[in-house]
Amino acid sequence: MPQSSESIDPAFIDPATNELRLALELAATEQIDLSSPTFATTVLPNLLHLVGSQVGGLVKQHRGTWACCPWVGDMTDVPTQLIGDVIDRSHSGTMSTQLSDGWCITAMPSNVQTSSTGNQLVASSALVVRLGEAELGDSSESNSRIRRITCAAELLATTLHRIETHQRQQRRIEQLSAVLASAAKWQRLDDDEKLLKEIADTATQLLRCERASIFLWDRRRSKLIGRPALGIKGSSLEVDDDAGVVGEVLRSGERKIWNAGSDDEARVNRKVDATLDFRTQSLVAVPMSRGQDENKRDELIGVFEAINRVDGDFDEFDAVLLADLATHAAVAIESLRTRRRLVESRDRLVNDAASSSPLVGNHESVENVRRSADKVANTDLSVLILGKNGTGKEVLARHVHYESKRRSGPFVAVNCAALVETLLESELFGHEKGAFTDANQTRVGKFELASGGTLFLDEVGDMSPGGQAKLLRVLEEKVVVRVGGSQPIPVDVRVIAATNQPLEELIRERRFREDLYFRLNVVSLTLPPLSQRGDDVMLLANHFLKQFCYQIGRQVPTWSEAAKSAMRNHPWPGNIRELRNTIERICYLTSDDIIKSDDLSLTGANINRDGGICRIDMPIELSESTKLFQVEHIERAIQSSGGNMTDAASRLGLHRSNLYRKMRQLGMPTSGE
Ligand SMILES: Nc1ncnc2c1ncn2[C@@H]1O[C@H](COP(=O)(O)OP(=O)(O)OP(=O)(O)O)[C@@H](O)[C@H]1O
Repeated sequence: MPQSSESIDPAFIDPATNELRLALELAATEQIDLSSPTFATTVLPNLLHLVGSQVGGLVKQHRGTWACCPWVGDMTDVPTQLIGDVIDRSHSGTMSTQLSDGWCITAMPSNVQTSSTGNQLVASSALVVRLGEAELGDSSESNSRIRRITCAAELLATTLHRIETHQRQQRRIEQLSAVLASAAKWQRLDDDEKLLKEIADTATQLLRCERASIFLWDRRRSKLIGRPALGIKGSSLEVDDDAGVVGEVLRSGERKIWNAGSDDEARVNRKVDATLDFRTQSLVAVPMSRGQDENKRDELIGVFEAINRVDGDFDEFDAVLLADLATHAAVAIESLRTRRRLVESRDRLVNDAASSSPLVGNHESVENVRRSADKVANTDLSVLILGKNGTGKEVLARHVHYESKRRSGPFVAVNCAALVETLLESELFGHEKGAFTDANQTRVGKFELASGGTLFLDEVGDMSPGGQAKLLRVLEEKVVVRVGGSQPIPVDVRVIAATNQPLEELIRERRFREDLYFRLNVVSLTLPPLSQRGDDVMLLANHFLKQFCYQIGRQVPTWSEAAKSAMRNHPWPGNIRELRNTIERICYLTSDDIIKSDDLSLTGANINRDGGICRIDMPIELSESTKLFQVEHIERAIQSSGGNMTDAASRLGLHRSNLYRKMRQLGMPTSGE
């Protein structure tokens, strides 16, 4: 039974259309899109042939004009006005075909647009086919041909749409990988200018445009500052934060696209073009946000803009890509700012720490030591500091640290004499949880703590033989293994050791390992006793005087001549520590504007020394008086052994480590611990 051709899909019954369908399937499989030469040389001629023509092609809108591309045959008399009408009609929802002067024009639905009535396919191009004059006369033949052309246009549109979708997905994948690779690179940059330039260059490449620029928002001045300042040498590009498309983005927080010819000219800020001698043809701009504030609002830091797409207009696809870049760019800019703030505050802290323990002294012997210390500071050579107790070995070690490239790393001091052998290993190398009875937590050792910085091993001559062997191994292998652990942990530490003991003598007596001595003593610095530093006594005294008076908020007193002379003549067996303690007592226990020689002999609250006998003023509780007596007794023992703790301990009939424990119990300072 004959059927009306209106109700049957012509593609189903028409072998030529089926042939066309197959040809387009093939084109889709092989990804032959409009830009492919194969499309112009094979697919299009084949398509025209199947609809009985040799002239025709696709006509597209391009920047307000019509472009025939690709096209086969003669282009004269292409009815561009009519093509525009057909495409415009299809915008209003009616897909249409129109005949005129021997041409058949069919709008090709291509992209999806969202309207108030829902999604609809809209056309931005048309299939234009030249018909023979003779055939146009026969209306039934002409109708079936027109149906075939319409069907070809639809099939072609679907195929191109598929190819385009596939290509867009492909491009999106490539772009996202490129965005991620760039973002990783941005995170490593630590220079503002370089980072912003790199971000702009990446956007230029990925969006195939002439320029890209980041406008950072200066809220206070209501300005946007263009970085990099497009073509402006030595100055910056500033625009009002409500001007042009960039201003629109800031106000709305949404991405915006502007293309010359199809969008309102008044939206563009042509003043910037005039300043830069540049012509903006197309533009896409997106907000840059550092994240959301507590009210879940985006905190805008600026706008990212790309200008003049090289091959056509910007579309939503470009806007999405730029928004991706903007997200990563905002993170990179913010994290660089945060890193810079952290580095600045770290540097401030390091400078404060460095200036809190200056190496005071102008005496030639001190100058020599300072010169040598400065010379070795920037090497990683091991340094051994020699000198009597209280001569400033730790101060010198800190000086070397703060003069070295490790100054922003940690400075960790360990008093080896205060550690009994069983504790030494865990203290220096750390321990794992459960390594021994009291090991309730994993503990990081001093070597790990000092990684990237300096480890100061004070009183190294007092280290036990077992401790010496373990220390030597770590110094040689540069790895530590925590007690109870098995994992070697690499450590990057510069070791500075100090002792008041004659190490060479200890080596002869087999109390100190020679190999460890050579490891530690790559460079040795010897600090002279205070009694050999001439005028440095008063220099140091005045330094401490200012320091303590500042701390307690008192006016700095002056010296009486008698007091000065007593200071200069005193032998200072306890060296600079003794001097410091003396000045501390003066500051706390006197109130006169002038320091008299009598003031120098003050020793402590409630205690008066009287020919070596302690007299404790009443009233005071028995337990307190016992404590004060012990403090005084230990102080005297240390002083009379010239600060040598081992000696002081034996005078008191104690083991050295017990002496330290007792001192801690009494609240006495245990230097360098
Ligand atoms: N050159 C110096 N300038 C300023 N202060 C100093 C100087 N030398 C030492 N001091 C101060 O003297 C005290 C003792 O210094 P330090 O602890 O460095 O001496 P040490 O030789 O390491 O002592 P010990 O042998 O007992 O460990 C500290 O309070 C320190 O600040």
